[in-house]
Amino acid sequence: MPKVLISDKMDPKAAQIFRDRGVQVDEITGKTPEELKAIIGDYDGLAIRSSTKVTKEILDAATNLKVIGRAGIGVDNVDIPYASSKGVVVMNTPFGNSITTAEHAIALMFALARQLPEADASTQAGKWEKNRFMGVEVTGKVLGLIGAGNIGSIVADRALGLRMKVVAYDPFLTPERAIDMGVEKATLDELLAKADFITLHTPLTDQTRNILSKENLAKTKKGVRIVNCARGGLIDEAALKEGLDSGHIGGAALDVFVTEPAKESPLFGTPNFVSTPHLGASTDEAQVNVAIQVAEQLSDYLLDGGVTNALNVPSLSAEEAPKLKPYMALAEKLGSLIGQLEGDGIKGVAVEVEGHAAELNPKPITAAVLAGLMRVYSDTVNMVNAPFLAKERGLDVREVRHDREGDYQTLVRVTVTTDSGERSVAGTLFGHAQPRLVELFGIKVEADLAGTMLYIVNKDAPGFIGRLGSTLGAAEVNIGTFHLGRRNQGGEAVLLLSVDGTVTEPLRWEICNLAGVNTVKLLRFA
Ligand SMILES: NC(=O)c1ccc[n+]([C@@H]2O[C@H](COP(=O)([O-])OP(=O)(O)OC[C@H]3O[C@@H](n4cnc5c(N)ncnc54)[C@H](O)[C@@H]3O)[C@@H](O)[C@H]2O)c1
Ligand SMILES: O=C(O)[C@H](O)COP(=O)(O)O
Repeated sequence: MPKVLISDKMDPKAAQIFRDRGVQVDEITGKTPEELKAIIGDYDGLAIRSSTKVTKEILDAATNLKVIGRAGIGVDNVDIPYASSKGVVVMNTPFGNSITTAEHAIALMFALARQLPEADASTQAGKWEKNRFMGVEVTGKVLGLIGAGNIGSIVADRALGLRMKVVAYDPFLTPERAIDMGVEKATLDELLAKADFITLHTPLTDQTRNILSKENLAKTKKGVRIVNCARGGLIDEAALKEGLDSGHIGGAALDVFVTEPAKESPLFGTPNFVSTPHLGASTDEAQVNVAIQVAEQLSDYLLDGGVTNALNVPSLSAEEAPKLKPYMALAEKLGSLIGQLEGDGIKGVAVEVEGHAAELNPKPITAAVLAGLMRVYSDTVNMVNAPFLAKERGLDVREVRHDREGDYQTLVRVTVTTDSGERSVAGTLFGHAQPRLVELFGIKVEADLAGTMLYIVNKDAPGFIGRLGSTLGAAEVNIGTFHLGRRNQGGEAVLLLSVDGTVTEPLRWEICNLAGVNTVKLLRFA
């Protein structure tokens, strides 16, 4: 039974779903990195929010970890490249808290427009300062939206409902989508010059870090009010403080900070500054949504291999997964065969599919080929890290889907390019489930690739099989299965034998020295 750790506070529905689906679950929250390191090795899955930092050190200690599920959107607390290199899938729940976060941005915009927190504090202090708090209407004002993705587009929709005009800066926003959303697409400078309110909804990346820098803040309209419910680091906090103090910035509301938890900040206490402790996603509804989604996604992956909302592997629905499973087994065996036979010299890999295989998502099949092939270099390769390792090694990987009728109802062919040319192997599924090799380097040969096998290339000649059988028999090596193919009579022949005993190096040499033998290799399959 797979085991999952929930390491951040999460709605109880997550644990309930894990239990109902047959996944063992522990909820241990608030651990220090050292404490987490000490226990993470026991778990196959990790469910987190934003508090747990999944660093290289944690991943190194997570020797059984297969999947990390973020109950929420931002995954900047996970070292995704390192998780990928370790073969760990990283998933998030990209839509479960978007409405809630958009509503928080709108709430903060109103808090700034009407100075609600300060008015509340003053009233409850018994001051009744009716003349001190003069707000502004949002109707007719320009809202500058930086980032028009899931949350940004919901904010735009709500702002349009409030009769605001929305100007959006997002390099990935197409003119058509801008028209659909009812917003005006703008450059950042245009937005800065026009906006009465600015709201940020981008991830924190090298491009967005300090997108509201001192220089950009200086380009804003005097009195601009700024809301950040996305990520700390999008605004230069020191420059924001200066802008508020000078009065150029009319107000700022931050839900997120460069350093979190933000227990102190020069911004605290500044007039017209409003803050919340990263509450964007904190509603009953959003927390139930993300808890259910993360638990379902992790369970699907750990129990059936279904991949949803993964950030480092192609998606694979729980319905697709069982159909693809035998193909992935076939693809991995073909990759392993050609990797073991061609070794280090591989420069490119082409994965061709035809028949039923061509109707399936090709990405998992390619990833499985690469996993089989790359396992020659490292035992820790799996479908998650294989594509990354292949890229790192500079392998040219191609996928080809054929829309033609072949000899088989379904076929996967793997062709590798080396300095000496191209070599390919092909396989099919027997009874829709059983992987079977059908072609090896242009020779028709049918074989199950399993256990320890001997690959022998020899000259097709009478008596050879007898001599080989005697040699193996004398060494007490039993032949399990025997598969033979040849290019033509008297030409090159290929033998694939599964063997029960141990083929020692001297025995392999003895076979090499049999008359007519060209190549003898020992192969191992899972
Ligand atoms: N405060 C919270 O509790 C809370 C809750 C949920 C999400 N978030 C954060 O909100 C942010 C947005 O989430 P989302 O679901 O809308 O993400 P999303 O991926 O749907 O949208 C992000 C948008 O930013 C745009 N973008 C990327 N680089 C840009 C750049 N250089 N300039 C302008 N736009 C750029 C993208 O094109 C995309 O449209 C994320 O950082 C997420 O972590 C915060
Ligand atoms: O990216 C997110 O989903 C938000 O930052 C929410 O974070 P939280 O789950 O820690 O509230």
